[in-house]
Amino acid sequence: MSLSNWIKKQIANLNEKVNPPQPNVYVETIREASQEEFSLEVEQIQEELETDIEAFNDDFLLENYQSPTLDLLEELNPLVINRDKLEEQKNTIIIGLRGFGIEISSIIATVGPTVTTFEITISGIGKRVEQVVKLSDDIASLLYKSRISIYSRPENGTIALEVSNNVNHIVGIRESISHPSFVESTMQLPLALGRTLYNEPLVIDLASINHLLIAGSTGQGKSSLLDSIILSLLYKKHPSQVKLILISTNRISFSVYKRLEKHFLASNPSNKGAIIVNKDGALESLYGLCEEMENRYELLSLAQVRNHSDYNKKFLSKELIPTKEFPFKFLPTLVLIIDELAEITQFGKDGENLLIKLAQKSRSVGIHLIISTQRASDRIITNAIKENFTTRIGFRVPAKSDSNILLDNDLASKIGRIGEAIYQSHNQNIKIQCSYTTVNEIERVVEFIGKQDGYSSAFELPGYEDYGIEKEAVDLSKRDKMFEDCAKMVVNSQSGSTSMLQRKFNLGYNRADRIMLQLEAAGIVGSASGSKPRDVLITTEYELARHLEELF
Ligand SMILES: Nc1ncnc2c1ncn2[C@@H]1O[C@H](COP(=O)(O)OP(=O)(O)OP(=O)(O)O)[C@@H](O)[C@H]1O
Repeated sequence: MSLSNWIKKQIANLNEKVNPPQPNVYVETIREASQEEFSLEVEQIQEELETDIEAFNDDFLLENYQSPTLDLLEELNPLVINRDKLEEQKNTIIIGLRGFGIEISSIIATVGPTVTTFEITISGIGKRVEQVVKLSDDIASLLYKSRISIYSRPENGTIALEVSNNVNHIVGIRESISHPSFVESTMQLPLALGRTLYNEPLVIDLASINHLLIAGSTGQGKSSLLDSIILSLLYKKHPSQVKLILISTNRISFSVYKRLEKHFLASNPSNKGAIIVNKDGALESLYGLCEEMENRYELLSLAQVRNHSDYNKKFLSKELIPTKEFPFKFLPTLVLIIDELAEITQFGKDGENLLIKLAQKSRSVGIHLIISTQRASDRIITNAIKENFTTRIGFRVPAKSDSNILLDNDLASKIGRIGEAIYQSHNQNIKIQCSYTTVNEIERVVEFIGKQDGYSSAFELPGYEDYGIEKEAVDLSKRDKMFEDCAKMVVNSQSGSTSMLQRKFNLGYNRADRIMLQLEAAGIVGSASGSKPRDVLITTEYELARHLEELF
């Protein structure tokens, strides 16, 4: 009889006879905040601001503004605990270890969203965690699992056995943001990231971590986490307090937030919509934010305060009266969210340098950066990025080396489930199951906010010109040699699409983009409008030939 079969038999025999220590089961009942508690929050903000109404334009308070209600979010199945199963697993561990000569004096089971952790204390001295780790395959087989993780928790003097649950519990955004830890939070910018494997809610303050870097392979839950972060801010803040700059240059992932333009979004002068979907707009936003940052430093210095929150407090208490010489104004917190960092680093050093400059200096002026990437490579997550983004979230990555680039350890390569991630801050690694937000939920929240009265436009950032650089002028005397072929193609297809030029003529993005700018300068296509193809201003090849003859 094999050893594990022997142990199984022993367990069957002994299960009734022995009376092992009862597990202390830690299961938190999920308490939801009431609708009233939520409404109270916004009323308080409005009241706070109202005391100083004269300091603002009339519409500043959006007096009738209501923050989104809980019922817009889906109520998912609660975490289900099978106590009989838990008891069985606990006995299996106790008796299984005894079979290998290891007695334990206590066992505490914590049921988390996706795993149950059995924290054990070994009786006597001399038994070390390595001895238990060596038994992980045997214990896994006794528990009918393909694998379990075993590690020491020196802070508690215990050993933790992590056993996957039969059913994974999805941590819905409603569960996260209705938890008292979020509702009652006094943090400046609380983000409801999800739950730890010990089932504790993880709420962090973006204002104190400053910036956040998120990475992980495709389909692991990065976008959903970004959505949960955005919803955290929408539920907790008033439109006057926070403005988001959303950049997604190769996908449409943020387009659902378009309706928030007049409430929560910031934009730059040359961008048509408030969601930034093209390369030029992205670069302009970075320049614009740098300019905004410098302007804010000047205001802080005029106000003789050291940080953004002191400045706003002083402004709200009417200690800073705006004049021509001292153009004091309320400064909303700006949160830049980039859904693919690689799209920014494609601008060469410009993109990265601007990001680093912002990351280094923007913290005290109320500007925070959240950047995400699928590519955990050292070309994208450079040392300079790492130095400035010390709080990171790692979803599953394919190799240990990728995990090392992101976290300086291999933990992200060991993640097994979608939505699971390592939250790393101050050299601490916490495994979490991230809050999950669906598109339907976002649509409902956005609709709820978007249909209310908003400001006349998005919050406008400074543009290129304010930063003191001109957009590069297009020199039509140096036309690309594919210029004419491309002109014919866009006229015949009546579509001013850069990606079509790339495909048809096998061109790289930069070259196709340059040709498109030349076509614009030659009056053949209209100006860029988000991710949509440009309008074609000429209808036939004959007309094109005449137009080009006249031009050149
Ligand atoms: N926290 C979560 N809990 C459970 N399931 C999740 C969670 N997050 C995401 N998922 C599931 O995984 C799918 C992919 O998630 P998501 O689009 O967020 O991944 P991604 O990392 O952004 O991928 P990509 O990089 O390709 O955009 C979702 O459609 C959803 O079904």
